[in-house]
Parts: sequence; C-alpha cells; structure tokens
Amino acid sequence: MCPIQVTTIRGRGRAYCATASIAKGETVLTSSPIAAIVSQEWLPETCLWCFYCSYPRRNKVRAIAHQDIKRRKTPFEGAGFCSDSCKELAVTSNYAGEWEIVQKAYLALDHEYRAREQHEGIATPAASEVDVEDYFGGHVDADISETEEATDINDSVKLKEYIDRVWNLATRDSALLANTESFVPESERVDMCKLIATCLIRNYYSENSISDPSIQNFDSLMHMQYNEVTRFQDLYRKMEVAGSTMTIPATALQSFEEASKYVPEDIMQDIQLYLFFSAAFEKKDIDIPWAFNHTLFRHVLYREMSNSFGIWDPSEGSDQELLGWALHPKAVYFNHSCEPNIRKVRQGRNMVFIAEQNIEQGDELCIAYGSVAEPVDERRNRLFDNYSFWCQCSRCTRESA
Ligand SMILES: C[S@@+](CC[C@H](N)C(=O)[O-])C[C@H]1O[C@@H](n2cnc3c(N)ncnc32)[C@H](O)[C@@H]1O
Repeated sequence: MCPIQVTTIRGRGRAYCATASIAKGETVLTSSPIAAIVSQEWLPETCLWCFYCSYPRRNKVRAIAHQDIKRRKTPFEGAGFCSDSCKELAVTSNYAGEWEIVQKAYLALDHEYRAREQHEGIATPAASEVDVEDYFGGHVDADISETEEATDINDSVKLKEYIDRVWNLATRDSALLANTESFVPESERVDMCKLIATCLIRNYYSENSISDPSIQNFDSLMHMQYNEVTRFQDLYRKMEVAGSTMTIPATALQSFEEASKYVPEDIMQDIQLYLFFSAAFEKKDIDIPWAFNHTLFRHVLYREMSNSFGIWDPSEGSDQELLGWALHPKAVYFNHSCEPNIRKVRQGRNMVFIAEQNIEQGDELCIAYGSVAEPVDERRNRLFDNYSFWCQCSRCTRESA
C-alpha cells in the first residue's frame, strides 16, 4: 500500500500527502492510463501499447490487418505494436469489441481530416441547406433555462451557464455549420479528438457492459479538475473587448453571431474542433455504437488540458521527443512544485512516482510540471499559460518575496 492520501490544501485544491514517512527512492504510486494517444507524427514507429519507439524502424505488428487497409492514406493505417503480445494486451485490456470500435473512430477522424486537408470533394453547403438535426443525428442538447441577466465574467456559476448556451447556439447555427467543413484542425488537435473518442467509447462500454473492475471506467476521469470556466476567464481577460467590460450583456445570447463576440478565439477553436469531431462520426457509413454530444466532449477536453501526462521517449537523453499524451486518473492529485520531492518516470505504459528525498508524514507530494530551471517570473508565466494557475509553491513564494 502506498503511504499517501488525497487531502485538500488551501490555494492548491486537492493534493497527495504522505500518511507515513517515505524514504528517498521509494515508489509512492504506479499508475496506468485510462486512455493514451500516440501523436500522428510518431505513429509508424511507436507501439500503441507500451509506447516503445523504434525509430527509424517501423512497428513490427500492424494495428489494422493488411486486408482491411483500403487505401493506406491515413496516419492510423500505419500504426502498430512492437510485438504480438502488446497487440494482445491492447485488445484484451478493453471491454469485448471496444478496441475494434476505437480503431474505427480513429480512422473516421483521420478520413475527415484528410478529406478537409485535401479538399476532397467537400462542397460547402449554403446555410439554408444545413439541417441541424440531420447534422447531429438527433444529438443536439436541450437548451438550458433562459436567462435575461447580464453575465459577470467573475461569477463562475453564471459564466458556466453562458458557456453552455454558447455551445448550444453554436451547434444549431446553420451559418457556422455551413462553413465548418472548411476548418482544418492542426494534427495535434486531431490527436486530441482521438483521445476524447477513446474516453467516450469507454463511457459507452462502461455503461453497457458487465462491470470489470480491472478496467478503468469513465467516472474515474470525471474526478479530474475541470478547467473550462477558468480557461474562459483567463482568455477573456486577455481579449480586447474585455478591456472595456467584464460583463457580457444579456442580448449576447440572441444569436450565436452575437454571442461569439464575447467568446475568446481559443474557445471558438474548441467549438470548431467539436464540429469537426461530430462531422467525422455523422457520416452515414460509420457505425459506432455510442452517444456523444458537446457536453461529453467538453468533459474530456477541459480535463485533458491540465491533467494529462506527456509520453516522452526516454532514449533521447536531453533532446527527448514527445510521442503522445496519456490520461492517468490516479496520478492527477500531484500538484506542481518548483522544488519537487517526487520524480516521475515512464515505465512502458505506466507512470511511476518515486520519492526524490526523505519525506515526512503529512508533507505534500509534488512533481514538476516541466522545467523549473528558469527565473521565478518566467516559471510562473509558463505555468499560467499552460495550466492556468499562478504557482504558489514554496520556492516561488520565497523567490518573489
Ligand atoms: C493536475 S491538477 C492537480 C490536482 C488539483 N489540485 C485538483 O484539485 O484536482 C493541477 C491543478 O492543481 C492546481 N495546482 C497545482 N500545483 C499548484 C501550485 N504549485 N500552485 C497553485 N495551484 C496549483 C492548479 O489548479 C492546477 O491547474
């Protein structure tokens, strides 16, 4: 048993703390991911299960059988495993049938991406031709109750309602939907869609299969910190419109066009990404047994942003390559410190957390979210830009005093 427990610390939220003393070098936690994605760039050489990167040699075992590869034009068709046993583990560590559906979803996203990238026969329909119900296959969310009040950006509850309304409006706005097919996401954002699809497919299988305690369920993801509102607030404060008002008028919700004037560009990109995601799965020939909507999509998107772990290639020394991303529900309670007492090491698919020094009972266990070599202002700004928090660790507090 690991001598650690989750405790709440003022100003830092939940945190792992030691329940007994821990000796330097002791492993405090080993975590396996609920979902992981190898980035498009490294797919041909990186094992989908253990993340061993054999670059420049390609993976030995293909994910998709030769006879099933129709055109071999999309990245996932080149994906694979370093061994048959890794492939076997990938298939058997899911619910029955789940792995095949995940592969289908990846191919659907790849096809949508490639089609948009190459403008392969995509005719942008006129706004009047877009049938919203048809576009979303009936998955359009019900609207939330009308509010006639202005929205104060600092009021998190009201702002969440505003954000929900904006997403509802966006997914019904025929002008936006008509133009949406000309939007080509960056390849890393397509990778993000694959990670989200993996989680939503797990949600479907968790709800529709006989429970298997060895498989992590979607619920474990929901315990991760949800950063949608704080991200909106941070981005909004940087917008020009925000210079004049921290209040969004009630009239903004009359139409998506009006509402979008008060939506930061990065959030508009998130909405476009969802429209891309749903377009990939609303094609007639794609048979994926799940229900998705923008609420579920956002549940994963705004958790991934400050909770995921990079999959770094350890063989590269100081010039490590980022091979992909993984979500580890058990490991998300490690806060950041610029003088961390825990080191994280990737061992194959797992993340292992090891004490860097002797730790006393009651001490908080912290890792470093990236480099801590820069001066305090640089460190704090980077953490704020990447994770939306102002570092309150002992070193930052000391160095900024
Ligand atoms: C991966 S989560 C860690 C667990 C988190 N405290 C929770 O309650 O879920 C990262 C978040 O924890 C908080 N956090 C982590 N390290 C921090 C620090 N040094 N100073 C202030 N907040 C911190 C920030 O809100 C950050 O977005």
